[in-house]
Amino acid sequence: MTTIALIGPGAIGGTVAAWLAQDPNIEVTVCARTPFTDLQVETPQGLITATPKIITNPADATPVDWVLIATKTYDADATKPWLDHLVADHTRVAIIQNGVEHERLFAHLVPASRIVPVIINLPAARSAPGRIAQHRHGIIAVPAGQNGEEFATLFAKTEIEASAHADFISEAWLKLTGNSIAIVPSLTLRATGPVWNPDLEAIVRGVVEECAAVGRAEGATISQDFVEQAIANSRNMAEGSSAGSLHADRLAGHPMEVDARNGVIVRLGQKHGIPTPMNKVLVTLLAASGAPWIEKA
Ligand SMILES: NC(=O)C1=CN([C@@H]2O[C@H](COP(=O)(O)OP(=O)(O)OC[C@H]3O[C@@H](n4cnc5c(N)ncnc54)[C@H](OP(=O)(O)O)[C@@H]3O)[C@@H](O)[C@H]2O)C=CC1
Ligand SMILES: CC(C)(CO)C(=O)C(=O)O
Repeated sequence: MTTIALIGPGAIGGTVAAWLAQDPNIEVTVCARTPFTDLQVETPQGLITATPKIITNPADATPVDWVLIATKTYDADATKPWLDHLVADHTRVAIIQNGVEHERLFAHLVPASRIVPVIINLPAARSAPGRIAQHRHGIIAVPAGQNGEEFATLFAKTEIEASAHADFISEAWLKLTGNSIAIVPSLTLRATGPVWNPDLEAIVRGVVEECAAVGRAEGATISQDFVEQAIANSRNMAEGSSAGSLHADRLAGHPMEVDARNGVIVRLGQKHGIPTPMNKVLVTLLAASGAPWIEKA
């Protein structure tokens, strides 16, 4: 029996916990901030339900084989009380979050050799604690190597496609490049498609091209075709559609992961001497909009 503790059973964490709980060889414990009784996830394959052990007090947690963290990036430090009880010498910690700084955000909490950064492509939204809609087939990317490959095998009996990649840095930056555009509709509160014009395209292009340039400087392979497709996706964003979790958080009045998704482009751009004026301007304007703001990632 493999023991897993999932910290942060929101849209992503709840979906992952529910899928893993379908495997009789995996014992899932959910570490929640807000109590709830069970998981119900509407997936592309239909409704899945799970009744894992759900705890809200870190003192009730005991060491496990795997800790999976699916909080927002700005809640990284809030996981420490859980990690203090869940992590033993054999425990590995998978960080299922957007962005490219999984190791940096958790370096002071978990030994680097135990961390598995996880990139997940799985649009999901939570309507209430334990109640989630998974909008599309889930794909997970992790780094090649024993920890990554063993993490991927956890999903063998789920509908989530998990694989290890020798070029994980490109996987992470390709995701961030596609995600980077969401700051535009998050700022305007309008889908980009219906209001598309050359000036808006120039802004979107600036955001994406800056992200790709910084990603390439960080060692990622990002083709111009990928950049053009990301821009085309923004051009085709239909009225009323979602640009993903950053946009959803803005619409819901929740704090946003702006630093992990766009601020990081500015910070790492400075490291490489790459100008990132468009990301800088949009991050500044979003901060000035009065939306709930958390400075750190
Ligand atoms: N939603 C999506 O479509 C996608 C999201 N992602 C990424 O996945 C990550 C998670 O996002 P998402 O699932 O949407 O976020 P949610 O806000 O839906 O879920 C975050 C969860 O973490 C919980 N949490 C926060 N702090 C603690 C704590 N100290 N102890 C226990 N639980 C805690 C929250 O608790 P509470 O219930 O009390 O709020 C919430 O349940 C983000 O990095 C996001 O960018 C990646 C791909 C797609
Ligand atoms: C775009 C999406 C939904 C893809 O998984 C995403 O990563 C996010 O919005 O957080």
